[in-house]
Amino acid sequence: MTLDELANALSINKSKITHLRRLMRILIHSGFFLKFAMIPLEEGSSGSGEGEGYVLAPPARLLLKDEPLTVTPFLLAMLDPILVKPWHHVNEWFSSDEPTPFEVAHGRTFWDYAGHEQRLNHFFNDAMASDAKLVMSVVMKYSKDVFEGLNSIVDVGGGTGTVAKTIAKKFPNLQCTVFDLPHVVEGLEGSDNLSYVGGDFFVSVPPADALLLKTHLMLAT
Ligand SMILES: C[S@@+](CC[C@H](N)C(=O)[O-])C[C@H]1O[C@@H](n2cnc3c(N)ncnc32)[C@H](O)[C@@H]1O
Repeated sequence: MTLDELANALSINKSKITHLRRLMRILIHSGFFLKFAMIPLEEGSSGSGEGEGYVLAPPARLLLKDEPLTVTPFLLAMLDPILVKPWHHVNEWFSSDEPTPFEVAHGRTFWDYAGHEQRLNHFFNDAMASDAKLVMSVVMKYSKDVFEGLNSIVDVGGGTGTVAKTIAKKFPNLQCTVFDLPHVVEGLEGSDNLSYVGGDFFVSVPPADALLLKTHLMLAT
């Protein structure tokens, strides 16, 4: 696609074409696009971009909304003002005893905030699900045998169940449980070999074990 075609497709104001070309140079330099010569540059040409075309670089396809393994929800979450604000408080956080920059910025933990703010709850769960879908496509391709012979698994902090759903589908005899905070699993329906349990592992699990389970850990029996 040439610069003009891109400008037309994006309804860019004519006065901003030069800025669009500069933006494309940054995006090429960052690996999102590749540049190619549409027509040979004429002798004496300024090289200002008239003869250039752009094509999406292969990794950037993961940012297309309709790609099956898109991680756009993850990117949008990371760029949401709620999650950007803590970066403006890192300095303050380093000199305080607050556990996270998020708590400095918002005055409560991330999980507490998500439990009271539906928009954050949804976009964060969607972000985690898109990331998990990409990861599981690789796990199932190269390492699915780690699940062979298991009777049951619990995905602690398993979000809306993308990981467990993938495993449950491939292994119909494996009982899968997703354990997560009540506001995350509320309203989700399981299947024959998949169930959701809402709770707080700091309350439901003895403290020593909770430490071990703190981050996305799978228990297998
Ligand atoms: C990084 S996310 C992992 C998401 C998940 N692996 C997925 O594929 O969607 C961490 C998860 O831990 C959950 N979590 C955080 N604190 C928790 C707690 N005290 N008890 C249970 N789950 C908790 C969050 O709600 C979130 O879904």
